[in-house]
Amino acid sequence: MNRPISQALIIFGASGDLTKRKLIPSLYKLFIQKSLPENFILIGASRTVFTDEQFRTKSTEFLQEEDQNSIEEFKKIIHYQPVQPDNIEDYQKLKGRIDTLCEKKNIEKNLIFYLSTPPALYTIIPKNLAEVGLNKEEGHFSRLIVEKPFGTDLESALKLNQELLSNFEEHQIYRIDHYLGKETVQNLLVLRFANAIFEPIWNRNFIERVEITSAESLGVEKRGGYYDKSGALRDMIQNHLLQLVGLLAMEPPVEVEADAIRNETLKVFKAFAPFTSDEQIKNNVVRGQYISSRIKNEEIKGYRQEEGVDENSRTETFAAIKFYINNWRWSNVPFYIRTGKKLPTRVSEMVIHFKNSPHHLFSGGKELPQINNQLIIRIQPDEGILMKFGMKEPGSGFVTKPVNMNFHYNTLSEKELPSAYQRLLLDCMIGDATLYARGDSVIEAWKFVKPIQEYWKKSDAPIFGYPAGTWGPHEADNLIEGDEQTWRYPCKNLSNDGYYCEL
Ligand SMILES: NC(=O)C1=CN([C@@H]2O[C@H](COP(=O)(O)OP(=O)(O)OC[C@H]3O[C@@H](n4cnc5c(N)ncnc54)[C@H](OP(=O)(O)O)[C@@H]3O)[C@@H](O)[C@H]2O)C=CC1
Ligand SMILES: O=C1O[C@H](COP(=O)(O)O)[C@@H](O)[C@H](O)[C@H]1O
Repeated sequence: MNRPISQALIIFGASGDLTKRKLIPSLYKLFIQKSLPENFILIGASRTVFTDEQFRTKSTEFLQEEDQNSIEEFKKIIHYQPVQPDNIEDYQKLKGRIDTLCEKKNIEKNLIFYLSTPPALYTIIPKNLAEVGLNKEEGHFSRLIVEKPFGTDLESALKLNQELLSNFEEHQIYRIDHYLGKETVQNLLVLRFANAIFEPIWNRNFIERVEITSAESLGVEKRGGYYDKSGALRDMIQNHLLQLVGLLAMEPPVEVEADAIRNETLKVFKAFAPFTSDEQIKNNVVRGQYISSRIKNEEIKGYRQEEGVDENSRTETFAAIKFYINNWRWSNVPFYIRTGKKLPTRVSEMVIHFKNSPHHLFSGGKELPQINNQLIIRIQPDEGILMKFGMKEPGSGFVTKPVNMNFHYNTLSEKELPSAYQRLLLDCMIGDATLYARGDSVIEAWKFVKPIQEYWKKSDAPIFGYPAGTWGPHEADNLIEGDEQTWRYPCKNLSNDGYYCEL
């Protein structure tokens, strides 16, 4: 692949956690793979005063394990400029610094500004960049990457969108959703649209239900303060999980191009059947919060005992939703999505449950459970695709048994899978917004979760406790229609699927 053209990346919030843990390590990987532009600089910007050298040392702390010579080379592209977000003079100085460095290092003035700050600064920084003319440069590009969360509800997201659009144009704005940068998520497009066998059965005639799980074994760790104001619905569902639904359910795009794909996912969001009453929400949406438990003789804290969390908190650490997509392809196919913290393992996967065969040929007249074909797209860990189907057990008669056809992504290539941030940073550098969320789809996703947010504010809206290390409240199991049906529990299939239970 060609390297991106010459440019500078300016990271606001550069002294923070995301820069150190995700952005710098991803840029380093791109650097050693020679994927960064040949003429490239990185400028860190935040309030703390650092010299270039101090910032180089601090920001590369996470790279200790890596080759020291490469790190020294990498450090040469790193610079730092202190900026108070609300001080316009600091933006003039930043502009001057960009000019000087670009001239000295022969860098084209193509600029990417990465907002890795607390969200309260997502409007003031772009406004001040525009004020000093850094939002456009004749003959060059100026792009803005906006981190999550994109608003906290429909109204704040609309406002943020409007404010961003008054300083930058939509094509300049890259709203990051790191789930879209995950390899297996992108592979979903290839699976669906490069293989002629799937598309004919990818609809209500053959699919009984769709299930998407994103489970985490970790709790809120050091982010209790942030998480307690957010909860699973905002933190994971409104963005990551609904974006996955968009890719899984969309119509074939006419080409692999950002707007061609994002136009199709938008249509899916617009077709979500809205919740129109509290009763509907109560019956189709379950929220839970982990409570203390004992696992292998170890006492596990409950959510309300976590640092930064209100001791009477009603914030959900688990959420599961059953909903429908009102369009020709998906009419009457239930979609089930769930996510939670302190579940038994870390796994994200999409499960397509196909309908049973119309005639029970091998049941010998008995009422035997049918083989339910499943296609499982594993996003993480052990990225891959698993197909479950029925086979005959050896011996007399026709005794059927579910078996697996299991493809592991790591067998495809010797290459290490790029991290989501690596992929997304590089995409922005080449101007490809396909894997970034577009403003209109973010707004549609907020519209869908809005009635749930409002219902949960009511004091009688239920929240169920679940012991840390279990699969969430039992009430979530009751969402799935059909007596014999449950969510897929990867841990139960330890030997078949190779998942490891961490708790
Ligand atoms: N950390 C993570 O794993 C993830 C983070 N995100 C998102 O990325 C963004 C950055 O996250 P993270 O690095 O954790 O954030 P931090 O809280 O670490 O903040 C980043 C930097 O912003 C500056 N800052 C903090 N508060 C203020 C303030 N009130 N006014 C001006 N500057 C301030 C600080 O630098 P200084 O004091 O030097 O100005 C700080 O180092 C957030 O929006 C977060 O939601 C998204 C996914 C994961
Ligand atoms: O955006 C977020 O995602 C992480 C989970 O990401 P993953 O790539 O590890 O699956 C989640 O822990 C965090 O709360 C949320 O803000």
